Amino acid sequence: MPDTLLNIQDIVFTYKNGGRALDHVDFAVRAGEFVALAGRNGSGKTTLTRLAMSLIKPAGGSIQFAGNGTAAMTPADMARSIGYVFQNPDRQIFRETVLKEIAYGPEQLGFSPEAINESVAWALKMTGLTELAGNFPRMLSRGHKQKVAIASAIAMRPKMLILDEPTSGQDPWEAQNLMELLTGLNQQGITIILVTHDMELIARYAGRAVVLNQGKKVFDGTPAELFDGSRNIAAWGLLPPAAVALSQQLTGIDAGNAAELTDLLGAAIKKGREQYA
Ligand SMILES: Nc1ncnc2c1ncn2[C@@H]1O[C@H](COP(=O)(O)OP(=O)(O)OP(=O)(O)O)[C@@H](O)[C@H]1O
Repeated sequence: MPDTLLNIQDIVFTYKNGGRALDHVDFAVRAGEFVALAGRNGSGKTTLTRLAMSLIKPAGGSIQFAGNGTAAMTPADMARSIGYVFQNPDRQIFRETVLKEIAYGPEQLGFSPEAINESVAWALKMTGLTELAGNFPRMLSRGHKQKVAIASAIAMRPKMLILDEPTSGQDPWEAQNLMELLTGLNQQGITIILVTHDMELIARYAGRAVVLNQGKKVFDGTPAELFDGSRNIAAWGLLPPAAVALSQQLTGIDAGNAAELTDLLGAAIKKGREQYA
């Protein structure tokens, strides 16, 4: 695949006191994709993303980013290419203003003062945080803190963003807002890997879903294929989104997510009314 950005090949990883966390996993992500990484607790999702960031090194297999092997790369090297957003934004927020927090990464990477200003202004604008630039980040809402973490990551101009459960603990409005932000970043050319347990989000926003189960890759395809009813996804700890489950009960309605179900049901009701009018 010539446009492969992240290429994880035949990876094996075992924690010192634990069992095999990843068992011969292949995971290639092409530039521009929006990939959801799913699976029950302990299936190996975080381990896979930590390997991608060179935070840990595999016992077997190899990882390339943009065609370059990462075996000798440090997390700081990888941070130039991949922005990593932790589940808990408090883990990565340290400075006294939102602006200083976002500027930290570009400063560490040695950007020029002009490039820092430009990147920070762009990241603030993309995340809708411009008006909060002077605020103390730790006092912000969880949703805003998560956006500060995303702004800090994109200010380093990475090709890829990896987000570990970014919507957990957020209300539905904040979660939707965050997903729209990620969609916008993806449209700007940033490749997205989203670790999530939320099947609704996968159905609505991801172009591709990869499922891990007990350290093995068990599915790689579109969300529509994942939820088409032909696989025993319950065995992987997954449930289809409610809208998909409902549409599978309704003859002639084949919806992949809640928005599609709303549209299809609306159209069917309108047609029915017209027929009997
Ligand atoms: N630091 C660690 N030391 C020992 N074992 C670990 C460590 N971190 C994870 N594991 C084990 O490795 C396996 C994979 O864990 P991992 O955190 O990658 O899964 P996950 O899919 O991200 O889970 P979750 O959805 O709960 O975050 C699990 O069996 C877990 O218990």
